[in-house]
Amino acid sequence: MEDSYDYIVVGAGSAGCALAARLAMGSPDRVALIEAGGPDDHPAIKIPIAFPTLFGGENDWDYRTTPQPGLADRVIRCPRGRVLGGSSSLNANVWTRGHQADFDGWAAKGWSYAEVEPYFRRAERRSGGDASGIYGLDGPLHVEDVRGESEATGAFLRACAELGLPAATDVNAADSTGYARMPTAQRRGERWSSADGYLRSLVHPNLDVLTRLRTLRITLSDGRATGVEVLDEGGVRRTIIARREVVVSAGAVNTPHLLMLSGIGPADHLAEHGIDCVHPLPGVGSGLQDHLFTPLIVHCPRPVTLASASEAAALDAYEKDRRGPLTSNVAEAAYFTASDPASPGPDLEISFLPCAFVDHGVDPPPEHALTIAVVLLQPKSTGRIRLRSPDPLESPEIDPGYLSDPGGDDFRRLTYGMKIARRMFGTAALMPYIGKPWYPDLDLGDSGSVEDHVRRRSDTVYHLAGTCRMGTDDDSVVDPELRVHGVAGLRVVDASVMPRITRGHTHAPTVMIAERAADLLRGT
Ligand SMILES: Cc1cc2nc3c(=O)[nH]c(=O)nc-3n(C[C@H](O)[C@H](O)[C@H](O)COP(=O)(O)OP(=O)(O)OC[C@H]3O[C@@H](n4cnc5c(N)ncnc54)[C@H](O)[C@@H]3O)c2cc1C
Repeated sequence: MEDSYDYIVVGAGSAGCALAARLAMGSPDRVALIEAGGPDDHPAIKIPIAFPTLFGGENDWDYRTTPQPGLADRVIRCPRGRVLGGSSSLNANVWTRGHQADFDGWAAKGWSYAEVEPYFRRAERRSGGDASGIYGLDGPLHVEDVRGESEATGAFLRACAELGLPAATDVNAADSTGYARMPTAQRRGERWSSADGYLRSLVHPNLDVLTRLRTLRITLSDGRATGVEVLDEGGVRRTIIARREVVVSAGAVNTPHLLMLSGIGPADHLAEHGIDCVHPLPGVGSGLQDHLFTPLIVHCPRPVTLASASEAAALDAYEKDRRGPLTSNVAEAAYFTASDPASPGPDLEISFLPCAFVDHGVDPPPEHALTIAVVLLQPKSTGRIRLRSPDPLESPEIDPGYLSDPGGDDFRRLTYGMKIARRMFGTAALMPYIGKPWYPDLDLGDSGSVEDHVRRRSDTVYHLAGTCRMGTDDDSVVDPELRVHGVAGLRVVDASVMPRITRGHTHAPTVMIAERAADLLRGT
């Protein structure tokens, strides 16, 4: 570790790895990538299906939300990667860019779909052919089809066809509407994270990757970010100087937390915690959005689901050539649709998981079962990140405000999606795979029972975003070049800057943000 670098990037996640690597490539600039977690050497990181086994361990920040009134006051588990690769080392491997309307809807200079599409391509290395010409073929991030798809997933796709639903050209086409298989962030049946793609596949003599180093605050002087104060695993604090810029890529929870700890945020909230407000920015931590899902689960009379993943044959198939159910990313296919015909893109994802996905998959039930997860892609409900204390080692308060929109539109759209899910389970294609309902108390014909189910069993899809929103209005936090308003030498580059959560899973768009940020920082 040196005392000073040209650029300091805080957080080696989906965005941080991509940005730091691109900044260091072919440039004389010295770059430090600072990561609170350790190396990504836990064997479960590589095995796609194993991500829930990482929850609560040393690679997870293991957060919890505040009690959620919209979800029967439940506290929701909120995993976040704390390891090289960040949440891309812990996620479900789904690679979806989102819909063109997402980026056009951001209405930020330089971020229209036409302008960001090349950055998706630059990141991607699609294997197995790309007849539609959608993907990049020589980027650092491998994208491939699931190698161990369940037979039931094929039946789900046939069920969609039977219902006359449209097939998507590809889930990553400009218009993602329709049903399709989910491409994954995998290489030959193993997870391929941002760390795999950007830190190991490319060589960067100018990049120092500093693990087990926690950033406590950004140091500021005369309205400029000058560096970061860090804590190493031995308990030693030190300051590292940024000669040019500090970039915060600590994710949608920790980035606003770090800004507030550094005196950048809502002035009255900082005052409550005795933190000097160096630069008032009311929007820091506000606008939190996440994708919420409601499960519909049935038992499956055929032994074709991921419940087989613990059997010897599955382990053998994985050991031998990385095939079989262990390579499943769990969410193998989906139908993207709009509940409102006036919507410019899908607002629901009807996701198919060939297993009983309950309690975050942490203790998978041994029974064969199928889940259709109805995912709310464009929530009206928003929440916020706040300080619990001025102590940087104390977790922030996370309140996603699930189902809190005053008009109740989010709840209505989830129940609309459940009707689609129910029709899917009633098709001839899926019939051979359908056993008795998983939840005996759920009566889909009774609105009270459905409401109770939605509130007691909906859960996060782990896509937190939007807490340091990009824009030019008073409540935005960064400008369209991702510079923190009013503070020189400081940018945010991660899922926090999304003005609106995308209509797909959030890893790919976060990588895209970093790819574009690299050009912005280098002025190219
Ligand atoms: C369990 C789970 C499943 C998911 N499944 C999918 C999926 O299948 N497909 C998909 O597209 N998306 C998925 N997501 C979401 C996606 O992974 C995230 O949106 C994306 O990784 C966010 O990237 P980021 O760079 O903003 O943050 P992160 O990738 O979370 O990176 C932030 C990094 O900053 C580090 N950090 C934080 N604070 C500090 C500090 N103070 N000092 C130093 N380092 C710090 C963290 O340890 C972390 O490494 C999932 C997420 C989770 C948690």
